[in-house]
Amino acid sequence: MVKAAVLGAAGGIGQPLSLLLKASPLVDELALYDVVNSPGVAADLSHISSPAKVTGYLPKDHGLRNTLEGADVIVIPAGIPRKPGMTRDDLFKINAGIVRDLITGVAKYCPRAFILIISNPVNSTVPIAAEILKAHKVFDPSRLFGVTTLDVVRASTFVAEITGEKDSRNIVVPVVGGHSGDTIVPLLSLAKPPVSIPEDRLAGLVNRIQFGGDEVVKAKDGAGSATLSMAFAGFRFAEAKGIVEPSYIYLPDVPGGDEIAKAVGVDFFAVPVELGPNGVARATNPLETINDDEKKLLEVAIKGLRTNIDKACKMKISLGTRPEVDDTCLVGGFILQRGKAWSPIIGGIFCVLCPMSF
Ligand SMILES: NC(=O)c1ccc[n+]([C@@H]2O[C@H](COP(=O)([O-])OP(=O)(O)OC[C@H]3O[C@@H](n4cnc5c(N)ncnc54)[C@H](O)[C@@H]3O)[C@@H](O)[C@H]2O)c1
Ligand SMILES: O=C(O)C[C@H](O)C(=O)O
Repeated sequence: MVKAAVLGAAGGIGQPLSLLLKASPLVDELALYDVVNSPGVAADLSHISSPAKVTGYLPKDHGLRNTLEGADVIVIPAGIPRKPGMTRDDLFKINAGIVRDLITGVAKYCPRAFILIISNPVNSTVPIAAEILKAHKVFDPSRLFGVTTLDVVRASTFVAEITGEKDSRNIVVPVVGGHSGDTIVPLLSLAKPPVSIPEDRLAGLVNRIQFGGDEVVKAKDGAGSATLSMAFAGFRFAEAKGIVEPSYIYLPDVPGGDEIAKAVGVDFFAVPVELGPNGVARATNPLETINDDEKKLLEVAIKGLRTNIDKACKMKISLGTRPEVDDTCLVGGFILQRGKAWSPIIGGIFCVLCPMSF
């Protein structure tokens, strides 16, 4: 029996992601949580003729606890998206608090679940999650993932547009680093099968992969950021077998990770990860054979990542952790969380579900 939970299930990503999970034969139970409309989304999905039993919860009546108890996989796309002119880092102030509070719930109610964080800025929200889990003494780095799959999907798509490959799924480009602008490092030299990009198009291609999110934000013109492609990224994972996919993880304590962490000088970093029934089976190191241009991209990425990770750790200290997260209210369109004590979520979901079904 596999229970999946989506936190932020009524949103632009949450809804298509929940649809894909409901359609997946790997899911037996699907719990949807949001501060608005999750019972409605659950009722809608529950009419689909697939086996998964769907429930929807709001914060009232211990909704978060009911969502999380017994969950094996938690996908978190809760939080605000960008508008034109914003960076992902501009989302930090609001989304850091949302992720912190939801992860506090995960730590209390389902500490052994796989946690897939989509909420931006991923470079910072994942370290925040790790800190919260550590504070509750339940941190398992092989079970916490920042979802960077969309970068991998974009890399395949954009490369195929140049090479003329009809089916972009046939092109696999490892994308490492983080998930924002120049912290995203596509390793085109390691594409499988090898690809030949004309010299005069290379810089433009790298830039498009790094800033693909901005392309969608601009086109949506104030109505949010990528949602459907994010859900597609998860679905592609669902169909993958023998999974090795990049994900943003805490490296030092996973097999193969310590050496990479030492080489890059940051603890959180996206690398191709072998996934097994217990999460990260091995972090693989593609950096030894990269070319000089990619080494330069990597240097820039590491600088940016260091700033994002440091900010997350400092913010955690000033925000602190909250033991109770069920009591939530909506104020002025933003979410304010109200607790008993202020002591201080398609892309990747399936990559965790698949190995669980082995
Ligand atoms: N990792 C990636 O590749 C990637 C890709 C696209 C978007 N994103 C990020 O995903 C997040 C969501 O994007 P979206 O387009 O779905 O936004 P959205 O505004 O459409 O949906 C977000 C949902 O989260 C809910 N929410 C807010 N606070 C909550 C809380 N405390 N508990 C539960 N639910 C809560 C909202 O009610 C809303 O339904 C954004 O931060 C966006 O930047 C990440
Ligand atoms: O660009 C964004 O803000 C959303 C997401 O991170 C993306 O890469 O599309």
